[in-house]
Amino acid sequence: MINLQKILGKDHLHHSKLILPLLPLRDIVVFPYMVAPLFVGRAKSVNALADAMNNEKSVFLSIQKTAGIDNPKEKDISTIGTIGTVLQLLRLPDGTVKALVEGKSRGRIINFIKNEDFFQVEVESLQESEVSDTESVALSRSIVESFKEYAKINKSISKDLVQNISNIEIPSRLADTVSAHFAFKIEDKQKLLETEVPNKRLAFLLELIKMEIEVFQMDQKIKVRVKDQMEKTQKNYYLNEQMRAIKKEMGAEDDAAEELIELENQIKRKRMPREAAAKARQEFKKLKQMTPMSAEATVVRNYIEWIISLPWFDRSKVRNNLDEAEKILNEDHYGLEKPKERILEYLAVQSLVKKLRGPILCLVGPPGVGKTSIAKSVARATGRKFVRLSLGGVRDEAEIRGHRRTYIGAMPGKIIQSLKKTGVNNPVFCLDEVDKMSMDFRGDPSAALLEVLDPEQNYNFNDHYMDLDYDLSEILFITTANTLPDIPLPLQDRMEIIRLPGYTEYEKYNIAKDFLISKQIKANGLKGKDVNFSPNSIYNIIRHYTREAGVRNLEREISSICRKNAREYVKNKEQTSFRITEKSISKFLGPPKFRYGQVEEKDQVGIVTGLAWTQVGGELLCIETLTMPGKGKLMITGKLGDVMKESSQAAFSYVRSRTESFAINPDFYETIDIHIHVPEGAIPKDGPSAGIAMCTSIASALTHRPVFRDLAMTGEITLRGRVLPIGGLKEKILAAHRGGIKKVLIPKENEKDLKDIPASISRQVEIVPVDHMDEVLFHALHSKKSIEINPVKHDRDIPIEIMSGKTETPVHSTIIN
Ligand SMILES: Nc1ncnc2c1ncn2[C@@H]1O[C@H](COP(=O)(O)OP(=O)(O)OP(=O)(O)O)[C@@H](O)[C@H]1O
Repeated sequence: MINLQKILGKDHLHHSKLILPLLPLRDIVVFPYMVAPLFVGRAKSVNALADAMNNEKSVFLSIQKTAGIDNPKEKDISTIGTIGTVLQLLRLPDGTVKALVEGKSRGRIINFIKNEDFFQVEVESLQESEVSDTESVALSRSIVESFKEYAKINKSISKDLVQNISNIEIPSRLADTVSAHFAFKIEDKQKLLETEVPNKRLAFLLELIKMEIEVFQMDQKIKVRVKDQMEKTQKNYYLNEQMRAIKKEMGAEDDAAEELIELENQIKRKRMPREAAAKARQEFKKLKQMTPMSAEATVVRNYIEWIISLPWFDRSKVRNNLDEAEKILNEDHYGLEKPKERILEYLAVQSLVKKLRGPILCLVGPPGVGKTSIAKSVARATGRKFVRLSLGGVRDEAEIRGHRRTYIGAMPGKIIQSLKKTGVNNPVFCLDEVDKMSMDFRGDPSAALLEVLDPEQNYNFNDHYMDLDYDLSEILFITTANTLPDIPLPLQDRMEIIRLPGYTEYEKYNIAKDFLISKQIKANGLKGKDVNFSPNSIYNIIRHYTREAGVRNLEREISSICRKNAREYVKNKEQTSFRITEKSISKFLGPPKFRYGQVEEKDQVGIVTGLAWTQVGGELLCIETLTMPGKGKLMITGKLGDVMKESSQAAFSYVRSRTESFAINPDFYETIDIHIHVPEGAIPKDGPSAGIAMCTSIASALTHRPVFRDLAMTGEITLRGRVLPIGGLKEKILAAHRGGIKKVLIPKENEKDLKDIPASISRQVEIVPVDHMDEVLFHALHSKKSIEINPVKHDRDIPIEIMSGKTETPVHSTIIN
């Protein structure tokens, strides 16, 4: 054997050859200057160590290319390895050996020597120069710095080691020593060993260290995070357990658990769409993991309860018997032929096509004409349940569609709430007062309503709170409104409008006789008693105690009479018969509230009765004109809108242009002022349809020819005196009839609307279609001048309360054209 001392000493032979026993390593690379304990079990390896002990303790340490092979061949051993010395050998009781080896220098196998007992190789020692250049110095410094940095974060590295490493001056040696202290991958370590050029080795090492630092840092971060998480979960678990223990002591545990079981059963039992069921189960799973009393659990529980309480598939059996439906509609309501007819058509189509994707019905009319109650009747006629939602004043989209569940106190919208209340998915859903919705920064409720009412979309209505599609297409929607123009156009577009224009006196009488009286008798506990309203008493109430298009006040007055009789009865049980006569009405209801009959006591100069259309039906509108000495000023008062003012100016211009034919002094406007006033000055009025009335009033004032008191008129006027058509004719004529007017002038073009006027009215009121202002004046004015030349004198005689008490509530009185 060659003297190893000689090689490892400072001899400058770079490539000396040695024969050494080989110890194949599985999972460790031993670097020069590194001391490592090895556990050796394989017989050949043990023998190799034994041989080493006999021969200056030298051994060649090289790694197997594949760790798993037990009996490696030559090809399985890496050629580059480390020549080392065995420092210590310890035989363990199980026959294996623990050896402490120290690396000395690199070596390369040049030959495998045949030996049956152990591996033996011929090795050339690769000595390295200890000289350092600038590059290696720089790299060495970086490595020391990086090592220090690593030591800072990895507390297992001792300060002494850091010190030792900083003291190493020879770059190649530094590389080997540092390499030994890192847990690099085995392939990287072997590569470090195999890199013979020191600078290259240093560079590669530096790269590996940097990477290691990064990985280590990341590793630390993850560990901290996991630890935090673990601590939190453990804390929660601990607290929950504690809470449970406390509750158990107090006996609440069982209740909560029972509630959960009940809820789960409900989810299982409830018939609902797959999507809803999945959501309910998923939320239930969450709920189970929550502390039962927590706020969060309440939110989740509420949501689940909403899901299971909705009528997803529950429905009432719909009756499609048209005769039966007609009977019920007639049973509940007098008259209303057109709406009833339309409703029956609607039901007929529905029975044929099963699912009606047709337009929604919209009943438009003044208050108290039975819009809501006819919708209720439809429900009864078809065997559906009835639900009503008033949209008056709704200004927030969320009221229709709900708030998202993320908001505190969130709830589903009113549609879903109402459905839960009815418990079926096919009720008659009455949306009242669609014209009273408003819009503000919280969104536009009418847009949400569009989705509800559109048959193309409403089969998957998505409430924000539920966040599940709900099928609204089984519902029969009926909407109601007082005025058409106030309904947003896109909504109008989706609905079929049915007008309920208001009742005639005769209709009101019949409604009272056949419906309202019996209803109120029952409501006031007088059923079975003999209560009798004479026909004249009913007319008396209608004429002197109500002035309305519908019958709500009439019903209220009847109710008031019944109430008073009930009181009588309670006082004096003997009395069972109550006769209500025309005379006794004032006993119950006080003095008459309204004057019925002639609007004027005598024909007057400058006073004309016009006809207006308002939200509560038609109205009489008094127009007064006075002339006085002045300079041709035209004054217009009575809170008139721009359109109405302009209309009065047009009327004035027309009169001026016709001074000759009216036999008025053509220069009248230079010497007199004209004042047009429309009383009830506090109520805003607008619209062009009072044009001919104002013109007649001016003409009458200027010619001093009185106007017939029992005549009313409506129509727009052009500068040349043509009479243009107006709207709301039926309401206006009903109002004229109510007011005791005998003759009404209407625009010729409105003749086509006369078919809507009940015969009972047209028999009592003469309706005269007119085309031109000349005709109007012909019908309206006396042919002779009034002898009372200056009407101002009579100012005090004019009954100013001509319209007084006309409407008990100051309504927006809009004249439309
Ligand atoms: N044609 C009729 N036959 C029998 N009763 C009627 C008739 N019209 C109205 N009524 C009765 O008048 C009352 C008022 O009707 P309802 O509440 O339906 O009015 P409405 O048109 O919906 O009013 P609003 O626009 O103010 O909601 C109800 O009690 C109703 O039964």
